[in-house]
Amino acid sequence: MNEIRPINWTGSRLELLDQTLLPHQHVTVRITDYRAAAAAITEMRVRGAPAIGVTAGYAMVLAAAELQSRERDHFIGALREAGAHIAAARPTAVNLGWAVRRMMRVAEAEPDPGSIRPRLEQEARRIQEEDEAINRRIGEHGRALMPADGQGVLTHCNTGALATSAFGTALGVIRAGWEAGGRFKVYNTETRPWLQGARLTSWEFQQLGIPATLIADSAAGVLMQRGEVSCVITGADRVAANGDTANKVGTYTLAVLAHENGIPFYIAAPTSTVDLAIAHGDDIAIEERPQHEVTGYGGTPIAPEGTPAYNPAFDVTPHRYIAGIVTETTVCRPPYTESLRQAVDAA
Ligand SMILES: CSC[C@@H](O)[C@@H](O)C(=O)COP(=O)(O)O
Repeated sequence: MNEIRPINWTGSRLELLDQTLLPHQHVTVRITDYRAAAAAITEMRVRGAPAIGVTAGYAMVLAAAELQSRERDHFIGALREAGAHIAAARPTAVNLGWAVRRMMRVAEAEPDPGSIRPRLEQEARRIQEEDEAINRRIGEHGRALMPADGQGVLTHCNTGALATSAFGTALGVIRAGWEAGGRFKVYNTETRPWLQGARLTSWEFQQLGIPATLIADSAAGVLMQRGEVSCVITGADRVAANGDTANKVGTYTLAVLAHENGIPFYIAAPTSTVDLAIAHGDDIAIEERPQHEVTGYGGTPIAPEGTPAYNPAFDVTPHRYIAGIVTETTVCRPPYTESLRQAVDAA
C-alpha cells in the first residue's frame, strides 16, 4: 500500500489533496501564495490539527518568497503580519499558531535576510518530517490500549494520514494495533455535519485493509449498550494544561456515553497539541462554521430553506472523562496537570 500523504512541497509550490472532494474525486490543489494556503485551511481543503500546522509552515515559506526583496526589519515585520493572517485561518487547533510561532523564531534568529527563506523551507520540511515520526511513536505507545481480538474500538472524525503529514494519531493507534496483529473490530462515526468519518476515515481504513464499520453519530449509544465497544479513541485540536480537550464536535457526547457505559475513553495527540498556556477547556476558542454545512450537504439543501442552524465545529471534553492521553513521549494519565507537563518536557 502507498502511504497517504495529503501535503506535498515541491520546492516552490504547496500541493494539497483536496479533502472537500474525497473520497470520490482525487484533486490536487496547487498553491503558490500564502493567502491561498490560509484560505485552503479555512475552507478545509486541508484539515486536522497536525496537517494545518504543517500547511502553516509552508505558507510561511510562500510568504517569505513573496517578501524576499525587502530590508530585514521590514521583512520580519511583513512576515509577522503574514503569520498573523495564516494563524487566523481557524481558531481552535493550537498547531496552527504553534507552527507560525516556530517559523517566526527561525526567521528572527537569521541575521542575513537572503537566508531567511531557505532556512524557513528547511524548518517547514522538518515540521512535516517530525510529524510523521511523532505519529508513529504515538502509535507505538497507544497500541497496547487497543481491545482484545473480537472486541470493538470506536473512533470519531478523521485522525488518519489525511489529518496529519502521514500515519495519523488516533487512527494511527488503531493502525499500529492492527499491524501488531490485533484483530479487534473497528467502528467509526460518520461525523456530521462535514462527514470526516464517512468520507475520509472510511476511505483510509479501506486503503489500509482494516475492516471498519461506519455508524451514524447517533448510533454510538446503542452500540455501547450492546457491549460492542471496549474503548473509544479520538484525536485532539487543543489539550489544556488540566487535560480538558477540544476535538471535533460530538467527542464530548462520546466521552459521556463511554463514561455511562464504563468504557475507557482515550485521546491521541502530539505534544504540539498540548497548550500549557491554557489552564482549562473553558478558555479554548471554539470555531463556529457556516450554517449551510448543517442545513445542506455538498450544495444540496436538506432542511427547509430559511432554517437557522448552529454549527460549532468542536466541543470540549472535561478531563474527568479521559482515561489517558497518548502522546509521542508517553501515555499521560490523571492528574494531567503533572503528566502533560512531563510529556511536553520530554518531547
Ligand atoms: C489528528 S487530527 C485531530 C483533530 O484535528 C481531529 O480529530 C479533528 O477534530 C479535525 O477537525 P477538522 O474540523 O476536520 O479539522
